[in-house]
Parts: sequence; structure tokens; C-alpha cells
Amino acid sequence: MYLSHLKLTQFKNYASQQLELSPRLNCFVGFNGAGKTNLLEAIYYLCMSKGYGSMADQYNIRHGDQVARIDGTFVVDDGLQDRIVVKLRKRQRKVIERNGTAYDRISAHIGRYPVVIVTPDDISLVLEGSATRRKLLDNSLSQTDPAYLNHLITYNKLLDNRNARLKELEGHGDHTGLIDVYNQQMAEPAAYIHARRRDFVGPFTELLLDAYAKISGRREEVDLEYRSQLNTQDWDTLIEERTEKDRVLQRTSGGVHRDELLFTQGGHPLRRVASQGQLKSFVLSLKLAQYRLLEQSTNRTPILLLDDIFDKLDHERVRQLLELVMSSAFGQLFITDTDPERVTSLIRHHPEIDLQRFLVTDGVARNEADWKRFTEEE
Ligand SMILES: Nc1ncnc2c1ncn2[C@@H]1O[C@H](COP(=O)(O)OP(=O)(O)OP(=O)(O)O)[C@@H](O)[C@H]1O
Repeated sequence: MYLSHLKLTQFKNYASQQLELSPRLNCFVGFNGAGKTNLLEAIYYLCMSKGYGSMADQYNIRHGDQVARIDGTFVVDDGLQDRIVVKLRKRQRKVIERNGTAYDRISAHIGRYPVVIVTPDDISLVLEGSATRRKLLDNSLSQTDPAYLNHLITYNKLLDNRNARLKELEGHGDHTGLIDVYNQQMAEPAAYIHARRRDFVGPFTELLLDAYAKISGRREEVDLEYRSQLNTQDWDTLIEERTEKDRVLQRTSGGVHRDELLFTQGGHPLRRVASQGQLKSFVLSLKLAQYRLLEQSTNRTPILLLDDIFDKLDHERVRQLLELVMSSAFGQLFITDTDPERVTSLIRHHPEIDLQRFLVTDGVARNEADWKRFTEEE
């Protein structure tokens, strides 16, 4: 599966932009702030119906405009084409259309066009709180299992309601029995989420270790462990044990929203011992493992978006990484870089790779032919 065309209208710093893409390797080159990441963000939108960060949709509309549009054509199996259009409007719900028909429920879109993105912010997966690591689990599982996404939405809603009720009670007993109702309603989604996360982590860890060994040249050992209160207790026992305490705390202290992924290097917590390059190698390996699992479960080759991956990595790791993603095991690839020659020189041993380079300046991306014409006219 790959994205063959991308058309942007009033999206971020792009007034109007059309790109014909390579099915294999696309490189966006330009100075800081030119709009390279914005192109990756647009592709992520087409695949996931939202931007990668937590930014509200309306910030993606070009300053001073009221609407934005992202239009993309995916070539899926047997050469069939799917056209996806994302329409953003100020103060209105976004609309996503597939082949001319708008989705009733946008969640139905997730997973059709699998994508993995690696950005500099991903270092927060290791350095920040457990919520970022649960998001990694949720992002992977939601793309492969619609039931997971539905259970997650239900669980989070019930959790919010339960917490709101606990606050209302201010430590007093609940005569309405509402807390018990929430406890019962949360049982099924909690058990489902836990079971799917547990099943995911085993194969995911194997793929992670494999990717890490390749990028690092086996210079250090890393590992991953899934911790959940539900590993040792079922939901009913856990919630019954906790309900009294929750009333005092006025929040829900037990459940899958407390799950944690523990990363280690040589048996020590990764974030305490790893160098910046090692952290970055680990994060890249997490994403490559996610890529492989997504591919297995969706039966489609995911799109891989690599934003600014060269910073902090030594030359050898960059070379190993590119060798890895250039192998036939990966599909369409997008890389941003501030150095116009780096990717070209790193892949010179792969003349078979179809490379499309775009030079990006202030919200305009030009392919090499257009760029040549543009500089000659200047
Ligand atoms: N809604 C918007 N309207 C207009 N411009 C925007 C909007 N949102 C972001 N921008 C602009 O987009 C530019 C940032 O683009 P982007 O993050 O893609 O840069 P980049 O080329 O990836 O840079 P770097 O190399 O520093 O990562 C900034 O100049 C920013 O002001």
C-alpha cells in the first residue's frame, strides 16, 4: 500500500500544494521551519484522521483561513485506488470522506491505511510518564482491532464518570449505588484491554529486540516488561479491594489506566542509564516493532514517516537504520532532513530504490525538476 498523490489546501503553512510521490522513498529536504514536518503531519491525517500531536484540528488550518483540506490517493492491493479527503473547518466538526462518501463514525477509518511515525518528540515515550507508553499500546492495538478502540473509548468514558462521581461524594458513601454500576460496566472493557495488551507485548518485545540489535550493532542489551494490576488479579477483586480507598482519594486508583511498560538497558531503567543516541535507537526500535506488528495484523504494508531522525545518532547507527528500512521488508517511506545530500549519499549502494526528493521552502515543496526550473528562473 502506498500514497501516490497528496494535495494540500490551506493546511498549516501550505496555501496550495500538490505532490506526486514515490511508492518507495520520499525525502523532504529544507531548512528549519520550511514545512517538512507539516507534510508528514498531512499524511498522518489521511491515515489516522487526526494529527500526530495533541493539537486541536483548527490549528492545522492556515493562519487567516477558515478551512483546510487534505486530499490523498492510496494505491492499495491489486492497484485499486482509494481517495481520502480530510476537510477541516473552524469551529466545526471535521469531515473525512473515502471515495466520495463521508464517514458517519470517523473511528471506522482507523486501521485501513496503517502508518507509523517517528518524531523527535517520541523520546517522551521513555522520559515521560506512563500515559505516553500506554498511548503506544493503544495506537498499535486500535489500528489493528476496532473492538479494542471501542472498549477503550467505553472504558475511558466510564472512568471519567466514576472519577466525577467520586469527587461529588467527597469521601462519603454512595447511596445511589452508581459506583457499583460503574464497577460492573468497566469489567468487560478492562478485561478486554488487558488481555489484548498482554497478548501484544510478547511478540512486540521480540520484534523490538531484533530491531534494536540491528540498529545498535548489538552493543547493548535492552528489554521491555508489561506491568498491570490485572496481571495478578481479576477486575472484580481489584475494584472491590480499591473502592474504599478510591472514595478517600476521590479518584480511581486501580485499572488498566494505570498499566505501565517498563524499558530497561542492561537490567537498569533505560531513562536513567541510556545515552541520548541509545534512547533514540530504542525509540526507533519501538516504532519499527510497531510497524512489523501492524503489517502482520492488517495485511498491508504500513507507511513509515521518519521525522528528523538523524540528530543524536552516530554515523554507524544512521547507516544501519537506513540499511534496515531500505530492505525490501519495508514499503513506502518518508524522511525529512535539513541536509540535501545525506540520504542520497547514504543510499548510494541501493540504485534500485526509487527516490523522490522534494526541496521545501516556506510552505512550497518542489520536486527536483521543478526546483531546477525555479532556480534557473531566479
Ligand atoms: N496553522 C498554520 N498556519 C500557517 N503556518 C503554520 C501553521 N502551523 C504551523 N505553521 C508554520 O509551519 C512552519 C513549521 O513547519 P514544520 O514544522 O513542517 O517545519 P520543518 O521544515 O519540519 O522544520 P524543522 O527542520 O525545524 O523540523 C513554521 O514556520 C510555522 O509557523
